Amino acid sequence: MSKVEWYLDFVDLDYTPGRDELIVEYYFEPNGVSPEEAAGRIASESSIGTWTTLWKLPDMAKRSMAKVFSLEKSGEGYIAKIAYPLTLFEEGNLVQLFSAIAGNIFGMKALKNLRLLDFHPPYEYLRHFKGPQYGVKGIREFMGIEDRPLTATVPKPKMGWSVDEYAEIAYELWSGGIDLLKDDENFTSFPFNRFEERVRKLYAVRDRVEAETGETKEYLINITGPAHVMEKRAQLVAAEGGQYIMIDIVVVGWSALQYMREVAEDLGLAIHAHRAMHAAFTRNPRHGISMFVLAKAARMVGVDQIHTGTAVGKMAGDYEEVKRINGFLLSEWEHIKPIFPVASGGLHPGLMPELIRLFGRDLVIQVGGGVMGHPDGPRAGAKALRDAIEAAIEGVSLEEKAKESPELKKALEKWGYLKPK
Ligand SMILES: O=C(O)[C@@](O)(COP(=O)(O)O)[C@H](O)[C@H](O)COP(=O)(O)O
Ligand SMILES: [Mg+2]
Repeated sequence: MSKVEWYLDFVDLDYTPGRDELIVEYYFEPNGVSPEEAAGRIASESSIGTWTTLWKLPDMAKRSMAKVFSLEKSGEGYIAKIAYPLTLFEEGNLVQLFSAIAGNIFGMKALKNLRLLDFHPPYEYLRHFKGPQYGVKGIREFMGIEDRPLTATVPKPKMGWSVDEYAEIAYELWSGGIDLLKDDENFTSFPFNRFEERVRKLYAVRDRVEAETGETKEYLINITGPAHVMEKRAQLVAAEGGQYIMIDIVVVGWSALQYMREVAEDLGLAIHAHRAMHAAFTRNPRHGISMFVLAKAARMVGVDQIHTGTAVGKMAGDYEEVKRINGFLLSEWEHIKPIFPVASGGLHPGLMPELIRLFGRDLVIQVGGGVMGHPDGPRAGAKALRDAIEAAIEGVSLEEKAKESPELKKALEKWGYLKPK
């Protein structure tokens, strides 16, 4: 009787991958098959194979077979390393890459759990991606901020302000010391606050505050929407002299993000990447796609800063995970510039010393409720945040700094060193 299955043809634990192969690391738990059989399925179904032997294999398919070259026990499951020939991948098409290495395999009966942990593109693949336009260095240059963290604030609540109210709050926040005003992830354009009117009014306020303070101010304006709408909004921002666009990169998808990276290049705009919806697939340590993969792919496409977590605030993500992601984003990677990690979620002045001790100064620190919840309002909240960061950098205690900053004193009275859950 002829052979029915060929999954084990994709397993060779003596194989040494070539320099021109893309390596992927998966965690998996087999479901009723051997670990080799399960790993073979991952390699087969994410490259050229299927459940049964085939009439004929063209040469290109044979040359494009992925190979499991390492298999190790890990907790309740296994970690497999798989080598993928580059013949499998279209140059510069990240969407297609994810269709392969993050596609059907998550739905296979033979796997109880599967998690994409990391991928290692060789230079021959990486060279087709531009990476960020600005990155850490470019952003520090256009913001005129040499080594302290950048501050950002969302004028909470998430929505409900009219454009004029929003502009007034922006004036207070920027004047109080915030560098970047930020829209919330679900705040785009509504009858009570239209994007077009907001663009016109907010950049006028920005220019006024820059003239009054001598500091550069910017706006992480949320353009998230259908691709053609995002393009139009980016053009409006550029026309008004904006320097940044914000995109909820997970919900728009890699296709729209790759498209907007080109648009941003033409318009000279930096991209702030919000990751709303990421936790739907990054949070379960035994299944899904790691935040490390998401951040790596986003850097490759070319966002200039991306949310990565705080370890001390309200969102999930422990210190080890955040530290590893931030370390990678700030490291050298061929021609792909280092980008800013964004720490956000449940932060307030009391947490600044610990946050900066844990993650350093190359950070964008977004504090929404921790500024907008200040008893004396947005400007005082902004000042308290800047003073807390200054104290952390100077190495003085917040109590000491609060002696010269009534705003910080009030913030400490309200939140102390609380770690929100
Ligand atoms: O809506 C919010 O919750 C925030 O605006 C934070 O507000 P607060 O400063 O008021 O908490 C951010 O969207 C989250 O930080 C996103 O999570 P992450 O950064 O983990 O992607
Ligand atoms: Mg938000």
